[in-house]
Amino acid sequence: MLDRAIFALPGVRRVLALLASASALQALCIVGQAWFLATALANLWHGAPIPDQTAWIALFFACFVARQGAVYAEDAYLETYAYDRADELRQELLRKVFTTKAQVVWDNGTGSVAAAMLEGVDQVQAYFRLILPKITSIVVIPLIVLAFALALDWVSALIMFIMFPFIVLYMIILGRNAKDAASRQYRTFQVLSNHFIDTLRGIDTLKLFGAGKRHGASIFSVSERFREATMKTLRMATLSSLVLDLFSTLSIAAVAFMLGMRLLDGTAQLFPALAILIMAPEYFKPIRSFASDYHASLDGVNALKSIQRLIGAPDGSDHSCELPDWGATSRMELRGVGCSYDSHRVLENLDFTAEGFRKYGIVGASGAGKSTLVSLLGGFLAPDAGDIELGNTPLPDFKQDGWQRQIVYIPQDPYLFHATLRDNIAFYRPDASDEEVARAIDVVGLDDLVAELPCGLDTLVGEGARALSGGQAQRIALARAFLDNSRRILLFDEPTAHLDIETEMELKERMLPLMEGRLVFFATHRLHWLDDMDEVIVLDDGRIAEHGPLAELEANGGALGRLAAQTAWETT
Ligand SMILES: Nc1ncnc2c1ncn2[C@@H]1O[C@H](COP(=O)(O)OP(=O)(O)OP(=O)(O)O)[C@@H](O)[C@H]1O
Repeated sequence: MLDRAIFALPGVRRVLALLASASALQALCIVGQAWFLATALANLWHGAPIPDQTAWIALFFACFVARQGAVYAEDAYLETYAYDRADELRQELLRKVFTTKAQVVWDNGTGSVAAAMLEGVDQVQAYFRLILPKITSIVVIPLIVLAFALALDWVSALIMFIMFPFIVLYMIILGRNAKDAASRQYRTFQVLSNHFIDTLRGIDTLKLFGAGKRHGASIFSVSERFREATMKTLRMATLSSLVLDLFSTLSIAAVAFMLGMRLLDGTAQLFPALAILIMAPEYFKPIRSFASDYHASLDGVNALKSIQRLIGAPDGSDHSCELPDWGATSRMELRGVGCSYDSHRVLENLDFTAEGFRKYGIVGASGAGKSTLVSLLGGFLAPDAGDIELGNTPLPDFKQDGWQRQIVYIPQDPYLFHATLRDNIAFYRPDASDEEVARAIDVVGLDDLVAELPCGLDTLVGEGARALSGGQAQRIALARAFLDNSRRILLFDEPTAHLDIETEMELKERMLPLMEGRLVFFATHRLHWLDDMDEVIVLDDGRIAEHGPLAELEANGGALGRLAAQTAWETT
């Protein structure tokens, strides 16, 4: 139930000190309540008049009110503290997703990361709120109550003292099993989350191929596994708290029985007996409430572990390298660079140099590693072998802020945010003026689209709004690149793969001028682009098969020639 990470939370020592004070105040109020009520009852038993007991009863109520006040203040303070810590975790996780360029999402699954960020953080918040007061109350309250019980009647105090470790021991044994069950439950929850997101994303494909029913059965079986794991954990949690309740009730009964016997044979007095009888349930209460919240806390522990694992995932570099702006004389060199997905080696021993504002075409058969190379150059992936040098600066990878603020990445399916067309175009330059946006629209040929949209540039596009065609999305991506003239490195990953040849040719005319004065890497299956590239890199199974100007490679009749001869190769 208790994760050591909780002691590393910012300001936790101060919080624990405050909570310990609140627990001490509650314990003193418990003792006060027992003491004053027992005094009043014992006096009445000995025949004192009722009005004479008013002061004791008033003191009893004063203790009651003070105790409730302490609980309320404790809850209110913890609510804010837990909220702030949970908010920080969420921010940190978000930062991690952005700084690792979503690698953490790739590695763990969208559903799992989204579940950690939403439900997981809420569970952690509930966990902080539950666990922190319990840490202090389980130590402070029994100690203070026991000290007063000892002063009143050492026999009862001894019974209370002996029973306590038994309950703790039993709780530890049960806790171990419950912890394993809760970890299994959390893992099935992550699988369910990934499955759910995956289904939502693939819903069109499922419908299209009439596989909805079959997939429904798979959703059912994943949900069933989660239900079974949840029920098992709940069963264990309910049973363990029932048994613990039984233990503590038996302990109270033992104290009451011994007191009753000693009252009967006259070896105990009424006042201490009554006071101890009132205090005994309160002595065991913190450990009972610890047990009853055990299950909810385990959810929080698992969520906290999962979030910390995500936050602690390596991101390959410190991103802090200051890099000069790319210019006509800039140079970068890759030597023996390799890259893997898990243990699957995808790029191997890459050696090449890129200079100034040259244009490099990247070609290769499907699966040769073109997209992986573009991802590597964009800093979305880190190499696991070789050296990279930018000018004279060695870099561990391209995940550098100084590099990334210089690139424009244009993939096959550019992502359109759920925002206005204007905001989507001004993605890299939110401060762009209307004139600049209008010029970018004109250059990439988006005028017709803007004219037909109901609210023009202010029309919402992207998911859940006006859908756009692949060609229109590509034009928006190009407009983004055109608008930010300061970004001198263009990375294209098969940007025209989904477009018909007419649209591609029209876009090509608009794209070529955009490439002037920029370093360009252009991964493509379409040979005609190579005529406009300064050099061609031919990839074959993750290695550079050949590299050089197009005319040279054509004259060699090597890897490029073989690639061109393949039937799937488009030579249009
Ligand atoms: N995220 C990933 N995790 C694991 N393996 C991957 C991942 N992305 C790509 N791969 C694998 O890496 C290899 C190279 O893929 P890549 O997408 O770079 O090739 P490509 O040349 O761009 O292919 P295509 O022309 O079909 O897009 C393939 O074997 C692919 O299965």
